[in-house]
Amino acid sequence: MTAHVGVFGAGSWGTAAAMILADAGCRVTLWARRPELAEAINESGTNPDYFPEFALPPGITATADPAEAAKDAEVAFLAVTAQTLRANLADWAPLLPPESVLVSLMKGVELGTAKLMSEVIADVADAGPERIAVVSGPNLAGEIVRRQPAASVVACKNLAVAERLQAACRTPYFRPYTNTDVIGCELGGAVKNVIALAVGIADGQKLGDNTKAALITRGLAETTRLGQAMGAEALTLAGLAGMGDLVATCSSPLSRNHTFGVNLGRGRTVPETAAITKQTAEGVTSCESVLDLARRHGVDMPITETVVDIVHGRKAPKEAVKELMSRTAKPELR
Ligand SMILES: NC(=O)C1=CN([C@@H]2O[C@H](COP(=O)(O)OP(=O)(O)OC[C@H]3O[C@@H](n4cnc5c(N)ncnc54)[C@H](O)[C@@H]3O)[C@@H](O)[C@H]2O)C=CC1
Ligand SMILES: O=C(CO)COP(=O)(O)O
Repeated sequence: MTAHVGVFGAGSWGTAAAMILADAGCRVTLWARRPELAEAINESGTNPDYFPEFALPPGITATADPAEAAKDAEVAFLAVTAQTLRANLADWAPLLPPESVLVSLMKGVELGTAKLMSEVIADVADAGPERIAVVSGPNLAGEIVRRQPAASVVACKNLAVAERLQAACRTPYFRPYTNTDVIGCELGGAVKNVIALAVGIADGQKLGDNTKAALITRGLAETTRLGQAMGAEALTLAGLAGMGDLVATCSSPLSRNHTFGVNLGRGRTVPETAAITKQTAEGVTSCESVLDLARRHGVDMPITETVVDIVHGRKAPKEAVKELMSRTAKPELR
């Protein structure tokens, strides 16, 4: 496939995704918000702000002009931060060809509306489900740019479109599977960031691997409850976009959500941690919208609720652990 693909967002994941797509044979135009970054990418053949030590493959051209990235793009990969998608896409959508497919790489839920990124895309770009897709899975950008083997999920309600995208981003080190369960894939990606914060908070208190395993497993249980209430398949959440991403994010020192949580667990506040880490940790913002979503669907998500309370300074990490442990006894499966 030698499609023209526009990648919108030249941060960590946008850059790594551009690399995958170019390695898979696509012609890629990478949109960067700052003209000086687009220029530096074109001049140096690297992304000096995010991955200065990795040469980008030929086939990637950077631009700060969204019209250039959108021109004749069969596919647009969207890789900005979740809360900025709506405003950005309102500018980009009119520039894209009417038949182009819009792919979300983001793992967040919109504040206020509690909408998933695919729903924001549907709202703003007025696109039908056959034009909206999601790529989600255990894909830490820092490993992808090293071309370390990874698997992922390409989800679209239209299987033929998912298969076309699968072919567009398949490389010897990146193995995408198809799925038609868009909601399940997106939810897996968004909620695992919240659970990774919880695991980080526990790790910051040196609570041990039993605690970590409990949080990951019960985190998956609450993600699955919400997913099923929203019409997702439980098996999607047991797959790469659910369990797979949870394992990677909750155990990797490369995870920004996990690292953010470690800092909170050590007693730092959110502003203190944000000042140190200076990186996007989607779970910090999206935990509140995930909880909002859970309440709208009448689903109990105790770990998410606890993370929201800690992030908003309403609960200290130590007290939160005690509270989680003293919840009423329950059957494991329900
Ligand atoms: N980094 C990773 O390993 C992965 C990240 N993701 C998801 O990808 C999304 C993007 O994250 P990263 O690239 O990692 O973050 P990043 O912090 O590395 O980059 C964020 C990008 O968004 C842009 N941006 C921020 N605010 C903006 C605004 N108001 N208007 C336009 N552009 C804006 C930045 O300029 C930058 O290009 C997140 O939802 C994240 O959860 C998903 C899989 C892997
Ligand atoms: O989504 C990711 C890996 O799949 C990246 O996780 P962080 O945003 O926590 O770094």
